Order: sequence, then C-alpha cells, then structure tokens
Amino acid sequence: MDIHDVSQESEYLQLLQRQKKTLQNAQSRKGQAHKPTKSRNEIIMQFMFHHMMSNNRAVRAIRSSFLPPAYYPSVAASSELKKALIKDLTLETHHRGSYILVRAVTPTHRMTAIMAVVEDERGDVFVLQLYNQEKDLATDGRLVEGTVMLIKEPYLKIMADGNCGLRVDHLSDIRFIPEYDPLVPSVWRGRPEDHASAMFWKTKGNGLFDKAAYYLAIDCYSKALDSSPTLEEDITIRLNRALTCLKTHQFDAALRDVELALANDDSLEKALFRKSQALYYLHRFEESCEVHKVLSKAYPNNTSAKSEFNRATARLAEGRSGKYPFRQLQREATKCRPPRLDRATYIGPVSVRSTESHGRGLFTTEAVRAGDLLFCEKAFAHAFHDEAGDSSDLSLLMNLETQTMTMGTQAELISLVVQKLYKNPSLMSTFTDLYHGSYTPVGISEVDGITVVDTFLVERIVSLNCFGCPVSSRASHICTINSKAHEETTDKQFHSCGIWPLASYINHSCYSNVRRSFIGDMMVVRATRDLPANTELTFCYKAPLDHDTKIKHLDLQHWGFQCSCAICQDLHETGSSDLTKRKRLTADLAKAFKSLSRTRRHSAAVAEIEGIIDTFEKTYRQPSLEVPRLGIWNAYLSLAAVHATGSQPRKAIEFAFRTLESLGYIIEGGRLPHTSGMMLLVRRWGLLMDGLVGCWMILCRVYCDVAADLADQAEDYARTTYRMCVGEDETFGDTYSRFSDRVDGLIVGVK
Ligand SMILES: C[S@@+](CC[C@H](N)C(=O)[O-])C[C@H]1O[C@@H](n2cnc3c(N)ncnc32)[C@H](O)[C@@H]1O
Repeated sequence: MDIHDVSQESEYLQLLQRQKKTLQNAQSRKGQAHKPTKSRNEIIMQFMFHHMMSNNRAVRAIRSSFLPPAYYPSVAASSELKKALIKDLTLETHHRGSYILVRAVTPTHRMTAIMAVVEDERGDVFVLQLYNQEKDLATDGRLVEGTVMLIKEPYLKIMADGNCGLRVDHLSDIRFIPEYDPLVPSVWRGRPEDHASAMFWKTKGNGLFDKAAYYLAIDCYSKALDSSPTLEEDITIRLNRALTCLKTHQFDAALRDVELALANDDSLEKALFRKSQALYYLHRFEESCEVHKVLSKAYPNNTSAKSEFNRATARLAEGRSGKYPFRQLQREATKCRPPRLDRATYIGPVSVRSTESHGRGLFTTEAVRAGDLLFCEKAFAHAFHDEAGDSSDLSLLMNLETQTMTMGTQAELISLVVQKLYKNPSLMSTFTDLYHGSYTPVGISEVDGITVVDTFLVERIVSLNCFGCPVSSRASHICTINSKAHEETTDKQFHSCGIWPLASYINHSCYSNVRRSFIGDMMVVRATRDLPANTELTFCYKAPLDHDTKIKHLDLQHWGFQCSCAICQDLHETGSSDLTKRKRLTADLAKAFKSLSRTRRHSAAVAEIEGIIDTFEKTYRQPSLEVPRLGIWNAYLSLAAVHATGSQPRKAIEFAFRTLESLGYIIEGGRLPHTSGMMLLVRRWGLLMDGLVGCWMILCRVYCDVAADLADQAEDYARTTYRMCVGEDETFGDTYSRFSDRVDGLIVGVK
C-alpha cells in the first residue's frame, strides 16, 4: 500500500526476465557436484578486490535484492544433523539432514547481504552470503577473520555473478561459535580456556561490554553461568547479561535473566530497574509501571528510575486515553532521523472480527463521528528513507515467485522484522497472525532453544501488509495542495515503509470510510464519516480509478481480489465511449484552466470550463450520492477558487458546494441568500480529498463577507477535514488561515 511498485516498469521488467533466466539456468544444474573453476587464492583475491572497489566507489548504485524460491528454515536439532564438508555439497540444493562448520578467512563485505569467504577443515573455500543480519554483525566483532560458524542444512547457490556461494536467509540457520566451544575443531582452536572460572568469564564479558561488543559479552556471561558460579556470582552475571541484552534489544532474554535474579531476592534495585526497562521496550507499559511502583517505594532516591517511571506513566496514559501532544509529535517527526517516536499505541472503539466474504476486518464497537480518532498505532517495524538525503539506503526488491518488484526500503523492513522476532519471540504472534495468503508457515517456533523465524513468511506478510509512509502526512498534505489544484490524486508512493499490525486488518474499499495518516512512525486512523457501531472500516490500498479506456478494474491482483465498491462497479458498467469521452474532457479541462490563467476574456474562459464540466457530468449515470464523481470534483473546486478571487461570492459558494456534492456530501444551509440563524450542516460526509480543507476555507472566507455567522462553522469543517487528512488539528492554525494570501487559506510558504 502506497509503496513504490515498479513491477510494470519496462527497465525493471527486463531485469526481472534476466534474473528469471539466471535462476532457470542455475536450477537446471540442481544436484550437480560443484567443480571449482578457481583456486582458493583466486576466490579470496577476487572477493578482496570487489570489497576494495565497492568501498572506493564514490556514487553507489541502487542495490538489488533477489529473493530465491522460498525454502523453510532448518527445524532439525543440531544433534540430529550430520557433519558435511564443502566438497560434499551439490548445486542449488538445501542439504537437509547436514550441517557444515566453516571459518571466515577474509574480512566482511556488506552489500545487500553480509559476505565473507569461508573455509572448511579441508581448506576448501566458498563465499558466504548472510541475509537479514544486523548491520552491526560486520563491525561489532561477531564476524571477523577467524570466526567459526555452524551452518545448518546449507544451501549452495549459483550467485548472480556465476560463482557459487552459500546463502543463508534464516537467522536460526547459522550459529556463530565462540572459539572456546567444543564444537570448534582442534586445528582452529585458540588457547584453551575451558576450565577458567565463572569470574574469569564474567570479567572477560565486562571487558567486551565496555568495548560495545555486546553479543560477544553475552557469550562470555553465558559461559560464566555454565562455569559453576556461586549464588551471588550467578545473580551479578545475570544482571550483567540482562543489561547487555537490553543493549541488543533482546528484551525477552533480559526479562528472563532479571526474573531469575529476582527469584532469589525480589527487591534487587538493578533487577527491578532492568525489568521495568525490558517491559517498557516490549510496550508492556502497565507492567513496567507496576515494577516502578515497587522500585520507587524501595529506592526513593533513584533519580534515573524516577524519570523512567514518568516516561512509562506518560506512555500508559496516552495508550489509554488517545490524548497525545500532537504538535510535539510533529516536531519530533521533523527532527528525529529516523523519525521513530517514543510513544504508545492507543486503540479506540474498534475490534477485529470476521467478515462475511473477505477474512478478518476491523469494525467500530460504538458509533463514531467524522474526524474521531479510532486508533493511533506505533509501528511494529519501520524502515526509513530520507527523501532529502542520498539513495544509498534504497534497494530494489525482486520476488521472482510473485513477480513483484518494489523500490524502497522493503528489503530492510523484512530484515528489521526478522531480527525483532528472532530476538523477542513473545512478539511473534502479533506479526505472524497477519494475513499471508497461501503461504503455509513451517509450524515450529524453536529449535535447540533458538527462535526459528521463517524469513519467507515474513516477506509474504510484509508484501501484503506493509504501508508506504511519508515522514508526516502534514508535509505530504502541504505538498499535495501546493501541486496543481486540479491534479490531486490519492495515488502516493513512498520509499519509507512499515508494519502497523492493527491497521493491517482493515480491508480495502475505494469508497473508504477511514483515512490513515502518519506522524513519524505513528499511524493515525480517523473516521471520515459518521459511522454507526459495528461498521466495517475500509481504506484504499491503491487510489481509485476514475477513467481509463483500457483498465476497468483497479489492479489489486497482488492482494488476490477485485474491489466491488460502488466506484469500481460503476466504472465496470460505464460504456467505453463514456470513458473515452471523460479522458478527452479531462484533457480539455486542463487546457481550459491553463488558458484561463492567461486570458483577459475571463468570463468567456470560465463559461467554457463550465460547459466542459456540464458535458462531463452527463457521462455519469449514477447520482453522486452513490458514486463520487472523481473526474470533476477538483474542477469545481478550482472554479470555486476562481470565483472567490473574482469577488463573486454566490458563485464561489455554489461551486464549493458542487465540489462537496460531487464527492457524495450532503450539506444543509449555507447557500445564498442567507437567513440569519440558519446553520451550515454536513448531513452526510462523502469521500475525503486533501483539497477539501481548502474548499471549506474558501467558504469560510467568502462567508466572512456575506454571511459572517457561517464563517466559523465553515472553518470548523475545514479543521475537521484537516484532522482527517493530517491526523491531528493542533497544527491547523500553523497551516491554514482565513487571512492567508491564498484563497484556499493555505499559509504561503508553510512547510
Ligand atoms: C491486509 S489484509 C486485510 C485483512 C485480511 N482480510 C485478514 O483476514 O487478515 C489484505 C487481504 O484482505 C483481503 N481483502 C482486503 N480487502 C478486500 C476486499 N475489498 N475484497 C475482498 N478481499 C479483500 C484480501 O485477501 C487481501 O489480500
């Protein structure tokens, strides 16, 4: 949704075809023995050369990431697997039932994957490609020359450059083996420290912690715990490991350690503090506050705990009330890079239920008014691309099985989700319960005490549920309004993207009844109409079509359904001669508006536009109340602006009303002549467009001159419409003013 889909763009289609061919060629060699064409030294030299060249390249090309055909992670326990050597591996094969032990013989090189040349005990070498790993893996000491790795059920692949390599997509398929582990073959083993004491390992762990080599420190603390510590030592080591787990975002593991420490002494200050933090980062704010209560009672002078307590209390309050300091959120979204806000999710009057025909959906649990907040959700994961920066963090993600190609940060989003779940299995179901089409999950979540995350399941879920997003919908709204007024579409493509689980339950309709907007990584969902209780919520996955002579269905193939909303049904039933006519009239309107801005014969040009609109109207068979007229609403809006500028209040009001009515609104009161005391009332809300804020502001300004008592009401409607589009209205006054030099009220130069 709103991501940059390039699946139909010819240059990328060519690339996709080439890649398909490479894959077919590779697969035709499936099962063949690998006959090395290069010596060990040549492979290493070639790798080092690429490494050096790509580091030196000043301008980096956009990276591409090709997903191989989906395969399951290994679900076998290591003890069930047989050891193999590189020479035993065959091409394009997942060696089920085997594992190999390898050792890095080069530094790492990070492209889409983290790569290094590895050798086995015989000295045979291959390039190893590790996908979905944290970027830090290459820099924090975990993978350096000499690191030993165990690869479960290895996958030998012919890579894009024709060379062979070991590809690992699932995090649990590879283990980094500390040098002291008995698995490490004696020829690779360093100084034996097998019989060192718990305190030796703890001190070693502390040294690594100080160097920010957190994962290596965790290995040492684990080794310390296995080295018969005293009870007192055990507690200290667990507390140290918990702190290190917090640093690496392994909150579940941190909780486990502090719980064990607290089992011995339930008033340990550090244990309580770390517990409150782990719970905070797992967004379990209520439990975090409960721990803080105990902590503050026992240790009233702990100032860090006090400020953390305040933070957790603020999260709990906003999560319960939906009251956020929105202006501050906007400021944070503008300043923080990446724009990830430290905020809680608020879930208002909505719940997930089964629908009759399209799986689960999100419903209102009580009646709500247009503009009401339904929920405000913190992203489960968010991958950011700064449009103002360079494009080094963009990548082309190609899925040859689903034939989809996207440009942006989806590949990064997949890695972020995989890592988050791998580290925090307690969050697994929140994500894996989301819609995943026909993909059958592997069904096993843990092997050898290690979490199993199926990368290809994550990819499917991301591809069906991720949302493209701007840094803030306010900035994107201003941008839309500043672009040519009569060219607004709702089709937006963003390079940043994220997963918002609750929002993922909302099904599609072009004639939507809610709007999603973004403030950093918070998604705000508000009703765009008055909705009774038990109404299914819908928003657009893709912008509705209004006229096209060839396509009669909005392309939702990716999601496997066709939209059956009133707009799509009407489009389907509209004859092609009317569609052709609409296309021509749209071009005529664009031309006529252009000449209006240049001509002195103003009224003749306006009359011509009105004539075109009249003809356009006749191509619609259904009343606008039932089917919004997407082809003409913005032409009406432009005419309202023209008449407001030309001091023709009656006409300006008339065309503003027609704008709203063409989108399905029913408005009462407000037309001229105005009788004092008559209210302006939206009896029924229609389809929301960003331009409608300006429409209400035009009315507000015109009423100031001819029906002053209606001006405030029109401005209130502008504010509500702004709130729906932008997510909040605290910044309305910074963005729109009835005293603006622009007739639609947008403040000139606002950013
Ligand atoms: C993001 S999920 C929405 C939640 C989903 N219905 C569920 O059960 O989890 C997208 C999937 O919902 C279904 N869907 C969404 N909107 C639909 C619609 N208007 N008509 C039919 N199916 C729809 C499609 O299967 C689509 O691939």
